[in-house]
Amino acid sequence: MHEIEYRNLLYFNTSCSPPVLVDEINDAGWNLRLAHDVQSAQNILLKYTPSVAIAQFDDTSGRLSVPIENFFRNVDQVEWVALIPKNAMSNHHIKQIISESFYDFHTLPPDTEKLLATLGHAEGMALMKRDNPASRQLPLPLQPSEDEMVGASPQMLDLFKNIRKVASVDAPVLITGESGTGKELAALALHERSARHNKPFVAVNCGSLPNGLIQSELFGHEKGAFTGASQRKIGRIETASGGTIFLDEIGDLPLELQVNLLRFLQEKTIERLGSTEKIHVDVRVLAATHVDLEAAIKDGRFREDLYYRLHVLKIKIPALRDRKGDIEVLAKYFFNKFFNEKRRNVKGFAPSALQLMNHYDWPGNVRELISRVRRAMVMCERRLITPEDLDLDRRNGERQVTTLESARNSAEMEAIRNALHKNNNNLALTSRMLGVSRATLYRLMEKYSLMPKP
Ligand SMILES: Nc1ncnc2c1ncn2[C@@H]1O[C@H](COP(=O)(O)OP(=O)(O)OP(=O)(O)O)[C@@H](O)[C@H]1O
Repeated sequence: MHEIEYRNLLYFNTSCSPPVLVDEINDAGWNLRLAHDVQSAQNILLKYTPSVAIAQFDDTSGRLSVPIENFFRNVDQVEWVALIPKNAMSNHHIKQIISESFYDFHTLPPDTEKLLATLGHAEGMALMKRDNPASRQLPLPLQPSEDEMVGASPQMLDLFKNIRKVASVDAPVLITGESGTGKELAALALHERSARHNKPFVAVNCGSLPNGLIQSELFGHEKGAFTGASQRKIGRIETASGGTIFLDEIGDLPLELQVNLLRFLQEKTIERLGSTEKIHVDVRVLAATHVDLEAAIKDGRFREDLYYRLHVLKIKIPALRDRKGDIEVLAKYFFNKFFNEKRRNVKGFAPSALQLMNHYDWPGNVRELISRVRRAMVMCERRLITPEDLDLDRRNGERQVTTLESARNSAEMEAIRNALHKNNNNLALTSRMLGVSRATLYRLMEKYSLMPKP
């Protein structure tokens, strides 16, 4: 007897009307899984990994809710087919979503034969895309919050763990990492998870203040302390009272002020410029540097005793090129963030752009990635962002694979990704396809941050 192979199909009913043609769709060999909200639709996607999804809309004249809208934009592992009432064709908003994110649409009530044919074609398209692994785009958190620290690589997961640990201890923390890796964001995350979160977080960039001003900026001054000091000024350390002060580019602090800072760390008191009164201030100090402070100590530019005071706890943020697993995640995160700003017709990244981003060296780290994505969204004239829009020269991307080890790693990661995708994340089938044990596959998935999100 010929057995029908059932395929899963998500039916996301965003409307108040009942779903249509449920029996007919099931009879045609689909396993229809019904969802009425984003959460249950997401659960179905994770659990049953369908390749086709139907979305039914109301004849509303208004907008879809933001979570639903984001959901359609972010979920690209399925081909969407829309069912819309005739009058929704005049709704500009619905038309935009459908033209950007959907494979096809039918007006309600749909013709059974035609709808089934569309579902078949949509499945064909989904399979074709699956065979082209570079076109795979990562799902994103749906509603990113402001100042959220994003990352999915093992290095970032470790960092999040360390931030939580260090946040609860009221000692100075030295945050190191190249420029643009997110040191200030980490400092803010630390403050927000500490007992001081209801008190001020004050950031000072020691490198951007003129030498003559730093002392009064940090410690304040009394009226008449120097020419032009027409009134008393409260310094940043005092402003942060009860909370946290973040001293960015601490390596740029002049030596004579390093002494004052050291005294403050030891005695918890400050003296305003022009006064000898000691004022007690309760502030936690976080400091960051992108320069090698140990080398600065050897050169006599940084005090060793201050270094050890600041270095009680240490957090190191890895460069973006050393956590490849985060590049796509961050690129999609910022794409999503700026999308609502711009409302352009750009749908995502071309496979070639993603590939190049993954191989690029990112000397300016996350800050550079943000500005390239932002620029690309403005420059892009097609539906998908290309390497040219990102201003990433192809040779540059390729040139970054300098060592045999990194070339081998890239190839290994790509092969595992392909196989996982082909086998719908089934580990037994994937390990068989790759000719490795499940334990090895598991280890490699961890190494390349390919573990599915819970
Ligand atoms: N993991 C991340 N998730 C989201 N945004 C990030 C992340 N890391 C950095 N950013 C963003 O990148 C930009 C640069 O980060 P930040 O200013 O914290 O870097 P920095 O290491 O302090 O740089 P510098 O040493 O030049 O001061 C900011 O806009 C920040 O919000």
